[in-house]
Order: sequence, then structure tokens, then C-alpha cells
Amino acid sequence: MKKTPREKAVEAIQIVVEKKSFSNIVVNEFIHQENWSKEDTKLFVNIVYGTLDQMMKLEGCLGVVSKRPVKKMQFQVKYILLASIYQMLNLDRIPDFAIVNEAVKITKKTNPSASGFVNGILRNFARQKDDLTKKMAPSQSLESLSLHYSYPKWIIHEMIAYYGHSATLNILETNKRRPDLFLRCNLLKCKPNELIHSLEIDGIIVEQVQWIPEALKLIESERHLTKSNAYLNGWFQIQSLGSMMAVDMLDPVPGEKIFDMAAAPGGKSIFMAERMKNTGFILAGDLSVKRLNQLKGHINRMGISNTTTKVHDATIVEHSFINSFDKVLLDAPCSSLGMIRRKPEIKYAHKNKGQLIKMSEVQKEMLRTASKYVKPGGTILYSTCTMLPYENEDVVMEFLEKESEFMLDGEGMKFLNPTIHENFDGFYIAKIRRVE
Ligand SMILES: C[S@@+](CC[C@H](N)C(=O)[O-])C[C@H]1O[C@@H](n2cnc3c(N)ncnc32)[C@H](O)[C@@H]1O
Repeated sequence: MKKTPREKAVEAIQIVVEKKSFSNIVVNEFIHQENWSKEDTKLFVNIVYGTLDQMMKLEGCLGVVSKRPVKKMQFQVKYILLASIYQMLNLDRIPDFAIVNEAVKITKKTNPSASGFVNGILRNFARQKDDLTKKMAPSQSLESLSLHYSYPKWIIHEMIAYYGHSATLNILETNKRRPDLFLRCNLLKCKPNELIHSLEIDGIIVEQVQWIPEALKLIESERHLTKSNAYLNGWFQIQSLGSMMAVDMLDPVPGEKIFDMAAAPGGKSIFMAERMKNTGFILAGDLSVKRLNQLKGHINRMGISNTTTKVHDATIVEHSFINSFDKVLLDAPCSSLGMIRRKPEIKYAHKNKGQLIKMSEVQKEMLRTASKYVKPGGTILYSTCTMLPYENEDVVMEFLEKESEFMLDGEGMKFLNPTIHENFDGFYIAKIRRVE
């Protein structure tokens, strides 16, 4: 029998948590495989992202209503319970009894002996829900904010230290909302109005974004984007505005030789190739073979002919590359704290500030390596999708203090913050020039 969106949502949550997969990728793959109605797709997406986003709070609720410790629960049963508690707390239009019945049905299919347990826990939760919600209302304390917003205490502590209390609350509130999706029109294959028309025929409505000619915002869609003719023909790629802005700032032009040092899955490499009108040369390097294979798929689909991929470790100097690139893009691996709206599981991926500092050591190494590859007079663009200073300005400022041949160029550093810059994720960009 065909699985319901709720059942698939529990499966997706389990994959994200247990296999450490990214939720946006898992969600897209699931939707791509199904032929759900718009309503069913919305419900599936809401349950997956919402449950992941509120995981700590939901586990707290579950811990209160269950005698069995949450850590000792069988995984699948635990995720059925968490997804159901999420729905009971957040989906006003679905009565609690319907959510409980559905949870029991799913459990009977997968873990028949646990169905009584699931039924008992969820009925118990339904009785205590209002009291628990009142108790969890946020106060000023770190403990209460951590539970209410489902963030490890150390992240909130770091954010308050950097942004202040009220700006941090703004960020935490903004991160609860689902972000819009953006596409980049492949000007090598079509014009934005042709893309808009083609998508419309497939039931997908988009509108142009003002400041970047290739950017389009998804308004409504009857069909999954990757099933549209325009996608299959390579007319667009899904990409965040911050990523587009990074390439826009680097300003690749036809004929240049550019090294993208951490390139996969390739959104920025391919945008650069488009801006370069498929001329010059892009070397797209990455440590991950799997992610480079995704990049190769996009290269083929989008008709890119000036880009070569290479398995490459950006922390190790390749002597044949020294002084040989006009521009180097270092879109560094980072903690991704600016992407929490798109991948809520990121909140729980790092255990403490020490892990960010460790990551920043790798980023510093990569930036030192990048500086060897760029020609005199050339440009390095360093970017991350994170929002704390350790992996951003600290990395760049330490580099600039040590390397007198390099300086911030033009717009210098950009700090994108979703509470200030509408439609952007948390993103950091630094444009660095090597003197002639
Ligand atoms: C932020 S992602 C890059 C996204 C990519 N620039 C894009 O726009 O699609 C960071 C990438 O760094 C890669 N990476 C991690 N460690 C690396 C290393 N030592 N050398 C090269 N790439 C590395 C990861 O595999 C990941 O693909």
C-alpha cells in the first residue's frame, strides 16, 4: 500500500538524523519520487522541517510524558512520536485524535508491538499539552531560550555575545520561518522571460528579482521544480541569493582563468561559467568525489564547456598552480549556521565553539593556499554560509595582517543577515586583491 505523506515524513526525519543527510536534499528526493498533491507535499515538508527545527523542544515534551527515557526508545518509534507531537503543537487544523490515530496506524505497520505505547504517550501528551506549552514560554534565560527555540545553549550564547540580545531573538524568530526558493536562469540557454514562460506551462510561477538579472523567486508551484522541462533542459539551477551575490562580487568575465577551490556541487562554478559565456577556463576542485559527480551532472545538464573538475585537497599546495589564476573562489566548508532555515538539523551538528575554531583553522589553511595560486593583481573571493566571526572576519583579518601583498578590494566584506537582508540566508563574503 502507498505510504502517506506523514509516514514518509517520519522516514525522512530518521534519514536526516541517523544518516546525517541534509534535510533539503532528502526532502527534494522524496518529493521528486512521489506524485503528491500540493496539499500533501506541503504537509510532508512542514512535518519534516518543523520536527527537525523543534527537535530539542519536542524531545523535552516527550521526556515529560514518557516514563521510558527518550534515549532508550527504538528510533522509528521515537521519530513517530516526535513528528506527532510536532503536529499536535503546530497544526491547528488537524485534531489531536486524528494525529494520534495516524501515528498508531504507522506504528502498527512498522513496529506493531509498540502501537499501544505510542497511543498511550500521545494521549497523555494531548492531555498535558496546554500546561507544557505555558511552561515552555520563553523568558530571558539561556536555558529557556534554548528549549523554546531548540538550539544548543552554546550557539545562543555565542550569538548574544556577537549580535546582542534583541538581534539574536530576531535571528532565532526568522530562522523558524521557511525561506523562499530562488532560481538562477542559465543565460547560455535562454532568457529570463523564456524561462518564466516555460515554467508557467509546467504550473510553476516565478518572478524576477531586481538586483541580479539571472535571479528568479519561486512564487507558486504545482509540480516539483526538478520535474519541469526547463530544469531537464538545463535552463536553470536552484541557488540562494547569497551564492549568486558571491559570484557577482567576484565578477568573472570572459576569457579569465579561475580556480574554484571547494566547488561541489557546483552552483557557483556554473554561474561563473555562464557569466564567462563558456570561454576561458574554470578548474572546479573538491575533496568529495560524490559531490564532484553531482557537479559533473549539472555541468552536462547546463551545457557548460569551459569547466574541468578535479579531486583536490584545498589545504595542500599544488606547486603547478602557483601564480597561475586570475581569480580564486574559496567557498569554504563551514559550520553553515546561516542555513538553519533551509537545514534545521545544522543546529545540532556542532557540539561547541571549539568545533568552529577547529574549522576556522582549516579555513585559514585554505586561504593561505588560495593566496599562492592567484596572480599578482588577481582576486580571491572568500565566502561562507555562517554567521559567527570565527569562520568569517577572524579568518580574513588574520590573513590580511600576515600577508602584506593582499588587501580588501572594492566592497570589501559583506555580512548578509536574513533579519536585515530580505530573501538572503546568513552569508559572509570577502573580496581580497593581490597587489600588482
Ligand atoms: C560550501 S561547500 C561548496 C559549495 C559550492 N561552492 C557551490 O556553490 O556549490 C564546501 C565544499 O568544500 C568541500 N571540501 C571540504 N574540505 C575540503 C578540502 N580540504 N579541499 C577541497 N574541498 C573541500 C566539501 O566537499 C564541499 O563540497
